[in-house]
Amino acid sequence: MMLEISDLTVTYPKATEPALDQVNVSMNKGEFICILGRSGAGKSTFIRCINRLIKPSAGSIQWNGTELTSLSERAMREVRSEMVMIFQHFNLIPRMSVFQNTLTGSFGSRPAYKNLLGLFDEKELKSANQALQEVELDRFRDQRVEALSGGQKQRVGIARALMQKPSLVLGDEPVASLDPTTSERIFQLLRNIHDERNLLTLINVHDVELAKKFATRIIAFKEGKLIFDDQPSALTDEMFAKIYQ
Ligand SMILES: Nc1ncnc2c1ncn2[C@@H]1O[C@H](COP(=O)(O)OP(=O)(O)OP(=O)(O)O)[C@@H](O)[C@H]1O
Repeated sequence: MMLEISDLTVTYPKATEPALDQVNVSMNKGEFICILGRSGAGKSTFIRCINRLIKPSAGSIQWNGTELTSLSERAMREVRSEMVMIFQHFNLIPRMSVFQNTLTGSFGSRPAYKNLLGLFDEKELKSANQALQEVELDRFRDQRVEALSGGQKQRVGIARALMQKPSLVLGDEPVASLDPTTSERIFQLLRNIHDERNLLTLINVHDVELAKKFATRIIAFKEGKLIFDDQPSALTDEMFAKIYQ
């Protein structure tokens, strides 16, 4: 079991209801899991507990047998190097080139002075070129990111993530600001990368059709509770209505 979550509860300060309420779920390598739920259901909170951008109020998160909720910041940094996050708004540096943005994906594993001086060795430069080929952006290598389309920006975000050689990919609504055709292409790309590298991928998504088409498993939250956890074909119209009503 790669990720084993037990009784996970998050109550934000001053909130009357928990954002996540005693969630139990286990996830394995190879699963491409989409997370559904209405706005405010707890999807982002769930994802952010896993890389500990948010500290849970109660419960346990085990990553390959390591308890994350009580881990020291230093040890958590090590664990985080195996996880990447793909964001809705890409989180790129607009005035820098596609290539430079991609290289920042290796920052976590390098001494800070090297980052400051922009010193990259052959291996890192090669990895960045490979990552850009993988997302089919090699032609745009020297363009500034601010001049790209949304879909291209997200491809840079994915290339940057690949630099980290992750085993877990977290996506916090990675296609929420993209048009339907581009969204589907990005999902296809994420799925291909997932299959090739045998990852665990966990993505929040508003578009149920995308989830049904690409996920191997769908989970859904409602008011902080896990109310669905099954294969996409099990998501009936009734269940769909229940999730979104
Ligand atoms: N930093 C925070 N402080 C206080 N409350 C928060 C915070 N972040 C989220 N919440 C609340 O927790 C609940 C769950 O929010 P969360 O962002 O996890 O939902 P979501 O399903 O990801 O929603 P969306 O689809 O709109 O992104 C909501 O009621 C939200 O208002």
